[in-house]
Amino acid sequence: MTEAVTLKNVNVSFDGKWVLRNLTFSVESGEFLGIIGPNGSGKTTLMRVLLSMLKPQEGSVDIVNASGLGYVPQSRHIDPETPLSARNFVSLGLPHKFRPWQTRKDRLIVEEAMELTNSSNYADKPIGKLSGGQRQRLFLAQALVKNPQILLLDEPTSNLDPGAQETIASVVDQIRRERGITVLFVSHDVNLISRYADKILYMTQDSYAIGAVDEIMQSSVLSNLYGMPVEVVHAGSNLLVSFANTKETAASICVHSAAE
Ligand SMILES: Nc1ncnc2c1ncn2[C@@H]1O[C@H](COP(=O)(O)OP(=O)(O)OP(=O)(O)O)[C@@H](O)[C@H]1O
Repeated sequence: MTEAVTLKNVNVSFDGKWVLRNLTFSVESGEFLGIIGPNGSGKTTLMRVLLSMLKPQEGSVDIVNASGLGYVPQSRHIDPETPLSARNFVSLGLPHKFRPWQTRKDRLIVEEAMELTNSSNYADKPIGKLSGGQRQRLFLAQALVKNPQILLLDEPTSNLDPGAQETIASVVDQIRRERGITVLFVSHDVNLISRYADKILYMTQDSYAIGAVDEIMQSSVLSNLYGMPVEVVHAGSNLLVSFANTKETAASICVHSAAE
């Protein structure tokens, strides 16, 4: 296995406050890395570093074939009156952008990406009239037309219902297996991530841990990361994470996903 992404001692601070502190990890080619952590723990900052949108103050970032990065952002607001068709929206991801004189090959690439993401049946619909889940599949298709070797996804399932979340994650995993691409997938849903990820990078404001799902999703590891007692409970096939020292016990139990 070769390493597709390697970070060594990456440090990023904003206004004197460290957001990424001595972050060191690598992702092997073809691997699925799930990235989870509370709000403000630096997940999007890490994505921006990987996309070369942000230069760390210290440390090194090595990406094999950086031109082969594909990126799927968090769901964004799209004006309901946007007339652009789903197909043309996906075409915007082509390396030379959408042009009226697209070649037959371009059109085939777009059709293939839409088939892979199960979005062909609304290819001619205006993007403004589509649901959040339908749009997220188009963002994924738009990233795929670049034929990425590494796919970065920043909470691509936020605001989607559990069924739509599962669809996005399983399509990503299927494409990874078929094309052998490397996936870095940010999500707040540890159960969703656990079903697909080879490894988890769990980030908190002060620390991080990386390893296999079973190694990371342990009470001792999360307690260490959060600096307070945290209990990881197995409930059937799901994990529940309970922050023991909060005042309201019921509210402290955080179910990361609905049942499968
Ligand atoms: N350009 C910036 N200038 C100043 N502070 C920033 C900037 N970008 C991010 N931050 C701060 O860095 C911290 C990490 O932000 P980041 O968006 O990476 O977190 P996150 O883990 O993606 O959070 P969320 O789960 O809410 O999306 C936050 O405290 C944020 O306010």
